[in-house]
Amino acid sequence: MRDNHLMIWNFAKMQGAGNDFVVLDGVRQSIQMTPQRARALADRHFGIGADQLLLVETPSHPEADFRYRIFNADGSEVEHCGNGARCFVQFVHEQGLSGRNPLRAEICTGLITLTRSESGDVSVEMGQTRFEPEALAFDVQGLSSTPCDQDTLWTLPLPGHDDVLLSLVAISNPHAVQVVANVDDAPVAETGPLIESHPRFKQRVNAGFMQVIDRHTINLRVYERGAGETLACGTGACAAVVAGIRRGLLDSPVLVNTRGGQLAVGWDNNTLRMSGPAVTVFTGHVDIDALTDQFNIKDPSRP
Ligand SMILES: N[C@@H](CCC[C@H](N)C(=O)O)C(=O)O
Repeated sequence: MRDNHLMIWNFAKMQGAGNDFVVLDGVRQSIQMTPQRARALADRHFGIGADQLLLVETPSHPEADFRYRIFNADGSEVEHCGNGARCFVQFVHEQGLSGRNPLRAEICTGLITLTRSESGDVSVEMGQTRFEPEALAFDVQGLSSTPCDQDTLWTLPLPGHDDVLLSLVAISNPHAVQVVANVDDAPVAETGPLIESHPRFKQRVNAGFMQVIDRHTINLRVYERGAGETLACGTGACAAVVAGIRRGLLDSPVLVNTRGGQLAVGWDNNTLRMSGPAVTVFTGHVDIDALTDQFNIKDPSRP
């Protein structure tokens, strides 16, 4: 039994290139996020609806302005979120949490730097990139691989489908990127979930489908780990551009066309930058316990 004390959380609903977020201020509010609460908030029928939840907290790192945590719609906490990082900065600015520009945010793998421009667009230095299979908890035992310029392509068999040739990129979070002839015909809904949850990816993976238009332009769709296909994925855009450059197909900077908008990605001297929009759609408040309870009652199939 719960007591009668209401637990009201203020939030902002935001989007960056159509990748949408519930953003919560955990600096001025006491927020205990759980997987169950994250799923209830993100649910598009019984909750507010979002691809991810973003939680802004007081940092533990002495050089950071904030700690920035990310939860997928399925409740899993993850390492990074590019579109979310831009929304996080816009949120901090609009809520008056800090006037600093650039800002430094602590994510679970280190610090990232974020700069807001006059136009409201935000540019993010995305942090470290890694390519070795261990960085993605990818089991390569017995799998075949082919060198491709600076990259290595891994051949992944998929039940009932053709094998796929994947570039592995970790932008703190894991991405498997394949080149397709046309994103509009790509089997994102069919093979995306098979790649995302393939047993060789021990922590699952974000599956990118990239169409190269020219050396500075790609079209991209991403089947996101823990969220399904989203209208845009910022770390996915970065992973695709880095993979394309390593495969000898692209040169920095690259314009990434997603179904929800355009992102610009540059990768020079090992510094990875992404910029794009960050927009508040509305603000509101929610009784988190009531929301979670009705979510559980109305959708008992959920754990
Ligand atoms: N939408 C994001 C990525 C969110 C996390 C991802 N689904 C994961 O599980 O790693 C982005 O804009 O980068």
